[in-house]
Amino acid sequence: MSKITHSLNKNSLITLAGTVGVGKSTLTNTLADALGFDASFEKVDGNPYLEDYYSDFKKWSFHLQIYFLAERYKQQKRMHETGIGYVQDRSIYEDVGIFAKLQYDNGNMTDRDFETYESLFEAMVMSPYFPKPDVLIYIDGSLPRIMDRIKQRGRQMEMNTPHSFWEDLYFRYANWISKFEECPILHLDIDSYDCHDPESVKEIVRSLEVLQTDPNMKYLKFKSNLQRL
Ligand SMILES: Nc1ncnc2c1ncn2[C@@H]1O[C@H](COP(=O)(O)OP(=O)(O)O)[C@@H](O)[C@H]1O
Ligand SMILES: Nc1ncnc2c1ncn2[C@H]1C[C@H](O)[C@@H](COP(=O)(O)O)O1
Repeated sequence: MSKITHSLNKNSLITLAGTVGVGKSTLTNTLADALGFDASFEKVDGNPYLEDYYSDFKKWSFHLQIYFLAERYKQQKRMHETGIGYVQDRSIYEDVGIFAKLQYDNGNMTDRDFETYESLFEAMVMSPYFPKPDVLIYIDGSLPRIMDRIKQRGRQMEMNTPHSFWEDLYFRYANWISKFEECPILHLDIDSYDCHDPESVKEIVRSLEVLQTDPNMKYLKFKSNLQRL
């Protein structure tokens, strides 16, 4: 994707949120290229707990959450120190508000572990390394379409995970975003944009500009020109 002229602040933080497989990493790459920002990813390869976690949630949930929190802290510190614009693949709010909570609610994290995890999270977000994003892009779509993408990507550990887990995650996301108030939201449906179409990416960038410049604008549901016709 070639660069797009835009008026976003040079040190903006645009964070992508959405359930597993919905298309965050793909859009992170596209937008970072288009905006001339750096992309910051959640690393899956090399995660020492992820496969074990998918095979035994009860045994590994706490370990995995602590690992993700530590990685996120390092990621945020790096971003803060460079002082440039970033597109970030997934927010810390999802770790605690969705993933850790899901496992706690399902009996896979004890009260003690969940409280320890939450207090670590609270201490971290109070540090200067955790500015609120300028805009959170929430990617959404139908569960069957998202399941197709998980299958198409082909991470074995995810494909072996029961459908009920993905369903639980999916509905938790819908509930979480309806209450999210940390920063303005751009709500994208996977059928409303095309990462390979420069016009579509331009329209997303224009929506980001609106959300960054208008202090009254807290939520925008993205509609492309194609949808408006
Ligand atoms: N806009 C898109 N159109 C078609 N396929 C997509 C699109 N975005 C992502 N995909 C595909 O869906 C799968 C999951 O995408 P990915 O970006 O890895 O999701 P996430 O980071 O949210 O888990 C990948 O196989 C990717 O190629
Ligand atoms: N905080 C998390 N807890 C459990 N699992 C998590 C967490 N953050 C990410 N994950 C998992 C979900 C996926 O299997 C991979 C990567 O997520 P993706 O949405 O594909 O970027 O890690």
